[in-house]
Amino acid sequence: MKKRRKSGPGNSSDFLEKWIRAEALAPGSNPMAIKLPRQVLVNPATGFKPYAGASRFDQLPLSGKTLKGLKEAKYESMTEIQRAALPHALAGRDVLGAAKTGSGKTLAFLIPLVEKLYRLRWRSGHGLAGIVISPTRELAEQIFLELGKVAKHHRFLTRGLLIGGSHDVGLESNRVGELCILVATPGRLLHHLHQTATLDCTYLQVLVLDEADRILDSGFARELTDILAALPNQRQTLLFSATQTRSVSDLARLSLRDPEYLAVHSESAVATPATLQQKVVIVKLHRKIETLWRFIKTRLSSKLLVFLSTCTQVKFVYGAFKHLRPGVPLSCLHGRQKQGKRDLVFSNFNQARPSVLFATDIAARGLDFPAVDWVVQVDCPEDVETYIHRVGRTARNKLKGKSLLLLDPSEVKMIELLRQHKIPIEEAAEAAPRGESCDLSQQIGAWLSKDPGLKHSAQRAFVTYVRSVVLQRNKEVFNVGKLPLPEFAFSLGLAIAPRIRFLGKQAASVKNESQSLKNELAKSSSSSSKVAGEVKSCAADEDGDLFMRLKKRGRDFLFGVLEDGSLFSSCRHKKTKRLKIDARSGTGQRLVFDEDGSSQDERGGKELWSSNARIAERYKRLQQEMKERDRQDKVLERLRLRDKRLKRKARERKLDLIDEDMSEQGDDKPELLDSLSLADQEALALKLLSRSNH
Ligand SMILES: Nc1ncnc2c1ncn2[C@@H]1O[C@H](COP(=O)(O)OP(=O)(O)OP(=O)(O)O)[C@@H](O)[C@H]1O
Repeated sequence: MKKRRKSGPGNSSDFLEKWIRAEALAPGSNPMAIKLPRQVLVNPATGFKPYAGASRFDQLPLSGKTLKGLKEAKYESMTEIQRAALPHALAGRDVLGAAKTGSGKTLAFLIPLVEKLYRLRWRSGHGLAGIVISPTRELAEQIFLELGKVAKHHRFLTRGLLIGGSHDVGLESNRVGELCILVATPGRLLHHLHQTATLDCTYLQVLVLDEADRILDSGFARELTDILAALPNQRQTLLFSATQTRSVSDLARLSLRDPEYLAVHSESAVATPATLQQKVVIVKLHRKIETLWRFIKTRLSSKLLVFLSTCTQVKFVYGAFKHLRPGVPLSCLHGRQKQGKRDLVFSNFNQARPSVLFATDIAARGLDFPAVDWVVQVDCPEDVETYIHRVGRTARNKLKGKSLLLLDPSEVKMIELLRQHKIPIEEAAEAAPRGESCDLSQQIGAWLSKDPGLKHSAQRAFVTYVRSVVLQRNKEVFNVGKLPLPEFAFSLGLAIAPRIRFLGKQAASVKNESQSLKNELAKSSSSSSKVAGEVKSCAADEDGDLFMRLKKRGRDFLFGVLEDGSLFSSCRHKKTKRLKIDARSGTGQRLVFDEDGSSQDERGGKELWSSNARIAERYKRLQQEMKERDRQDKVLERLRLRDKRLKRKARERKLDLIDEDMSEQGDDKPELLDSLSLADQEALALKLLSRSNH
């Protein structure tokens, strides 16, 4: 027969409660300043062992169930923030905890939450006792998983995850009233607070805000105010973040009671993990995509997390790079994806290696992706806090990691700001290849002409990026007027920058960009197609399509740009002759990154092209030539179809005019009718007939 395990005195809730009270350290004192011996002896004055200054979980007044869960998850020694926060939080005090990214803040709030409910003998049906709020769904899921480890053996502490997306709200509503602990995003929590009658928060014991500064900022202001209005003031509140708020108004909203401010790394000389190497490279906006591409290509065995500022940019760069096949698995994570997809990407990236994940700032905070080698910030972060959280996805829990920030020359002020905030960022060698063509934009342009979805995504990426810059608060760093927008559009494979209405003018109309575009086209044509020829003509037609003609050795090259911004190029041969391609000449400057993330011009270095590479390059170029011809046919077909469409529309307009005319003049036959062909007259008759039937 299975023996029932007796719960010893160290396991019982009463015993723990007495132990905590008897050995509670004075408010405001720092547990880190206390050194406990390895073998802690019972304090004769209290009859309990001191726990302030403990370095291992088993030295704390914790239940056997929690200790078992921690041991199974291989958590034995505490991190600094856990050593600092747990003695105060276990004693029931409000805590405002700040510690570097990846330093173990999650356990610093989950353990006191679970233990408090254990000591209160909380059960399902007693009402909701603990709420953990997280700013993003993925982070909420991660916290929920971590809670599962800590509370694994507390079978009475029922818990649930409330996040937007795929989960069934109706099903949640049926069950939410039975739960003791909820991990939630603000919006979904508020939904249930308003809509679910069985959700009773009257006896809430602990409220936790993870990434507290984010939840307290203006983005969640309305939700948080409404949530707080539904919760009792008598509760323990725990706030944690790597970049903590101390704003009096923020804290007043939360009705904190004598909170303990625990900033364990405030004395540290650097604000980011000591194991993190940080580089910044100044590269013009329109060279960023190419720089990123080359960076990825030279890091094919690494795990990379790449940040861009908008969903559409993430979608576009992911889509374009997927077509171009860098040779490493790619994925993307952004707020417009369905929750199921987001979950899949998140869990795949956790396991995948090598891998590249393109993401917006929804992945910037809290997510604990294992062993990310590089965090690359293609777009400048909106502020220093965002930078700290983004780079914090690597170099976690004392592991090594590297980060690379790409800044347009107009954004260099950011380096100063970062250094002022104790961020040791080193400037790497000049990265922008000067005055050279960007083959990549041509290749992307080729895909845009084949894939209308990708083209639309490129246009949206351009517009949303510009809008995000315009909306930035720090105008010293973000100045849309200084950005090379037409060139940026070109780097996305678009030949014409889409209209940006919110700038109050057509930022890159055909007229004002034709010169720079002409230069870009001339550059790209001379480098990639080996036509160092003269630009014969460059003209825009009334539809906004732009054409440029180049001539070299009897061959006509036509470059064109359709009104929607897509680019095409074609080559007409006057006489058939074998195509000779010199694989080595005319290639653009290549940017090579060494292990440290420094870059160097490949031409300045040793010869890297083996003969195999030359052959591969030759085939690639031949393939491109064939694709160009194919594209030319497609363009001609498109123009033909457009002509047909225009003619049809003109005819329909004519029919409508006659139709209106006839309704105004009664049965008198208008003169215009005489000019119609028999087929058109039949069409008109049918139209009138169908109307009279209605
Ligand atoms: N005591 C511990 N012993 C061993 N590993 C730990 C311990 N505490 C936390 N960890 C591990 O450290 C990693 C980072 O922890 P966590 O996600 O809590 O960091 P964080 O400080 O919340 O980071 P961020 O500021 O990015 O949100 C996790 O993988 C976690 O499992």
